[in-house]
Amino acid sequence: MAAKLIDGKAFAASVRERVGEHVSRLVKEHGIQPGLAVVLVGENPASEVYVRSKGKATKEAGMKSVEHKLDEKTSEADLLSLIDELNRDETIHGILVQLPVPDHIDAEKVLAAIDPAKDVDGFHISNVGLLGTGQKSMVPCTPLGCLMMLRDHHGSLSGMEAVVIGRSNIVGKPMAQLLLKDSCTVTIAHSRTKDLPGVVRRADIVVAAVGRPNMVTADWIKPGTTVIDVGINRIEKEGGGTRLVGDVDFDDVSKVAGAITPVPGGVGPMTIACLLANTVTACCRANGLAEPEGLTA
Ligand SMILES: Nc1nc2c(c(=O)[nH]1)N[C@@H](CN(C=O)c1ccc(C(=O)N[C@@H](CCC(=O)O)C(=O)O)cc1)CN2
Repeated sequence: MAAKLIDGKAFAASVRERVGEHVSRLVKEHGIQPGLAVVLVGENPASEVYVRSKGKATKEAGMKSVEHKLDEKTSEADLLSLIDELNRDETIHGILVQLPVPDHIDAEKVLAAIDPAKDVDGFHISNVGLLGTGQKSMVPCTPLGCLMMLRDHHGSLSGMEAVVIGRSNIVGKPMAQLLLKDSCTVTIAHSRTKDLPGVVRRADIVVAAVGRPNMVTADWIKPGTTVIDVGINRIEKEGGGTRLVGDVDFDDVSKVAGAITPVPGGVGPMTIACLLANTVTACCRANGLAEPEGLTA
């Protein structure tokens, strides 16, 4: 393997430690404890695991953690009234509704109901607009985690050619905006892009976020490129059982890339670490205090 491994698990642990230190200072010096409320509707097993991990990590960082687990059949109106209650709760600085929500609930409407200042997922249209115009906003956790790893690896990203594969609202588009803000030349590629491998081969930085197992292979990658794999795909193992793989064929691409994130243990752990970072940022902003350095975009 030629590529350097970017260890997201270790990096996430260091982010969580820095968040914890900032929380201690907020409590000691200002008597303020950041609070995060996570809302889960229904019984999606993967979502239940993520919500449990978020609650545990929030408490470990010294923050207040509130979990609302609502029945699968909860009405949209009841969910909206819970969000309204959380918007008005002064002990809560961050609100997150775990996605996906059941089909009878309009996710867009729910996200629009969250106070943008408490929108630690960065999915509210106000935050999308602020990020898109290069202004201070709440930034979606997964792209923020990717950006932190890229800055840590490269220092400045200025002038680098970046290709983001995938155009989702929660990863692809905000990732492209963040790279642009750091002065990369950015291409958003997707399933209809002509000569996708050729486009990806131009990149110094590749962020793969398409949800197609092992799609990116070594012949798509310019030697020395940094490859960030956002994909989390569960596939059948030969001989039974399942395993997680990314959108990048790790073993193949590792032979040519300069640096690469693994799956699991890459971007995933950074998502939760950045949620904690965003909660502290939201708490500082709400109280007119200095934001934690190195934990925002
Ligand atoms: N409201 C939100 N909903 C969802 C988000 C989000 O950011 N906000 N993202 C995903 C799920 N997610 C967090 O919510 C998440 C996914 C994966 C991981 C992670 O650490 N993955 C591990 C592997 C885990 C495993 O073994 O299954 C890894 O990559 O190492 C953390 C958080 C959708 N919903």
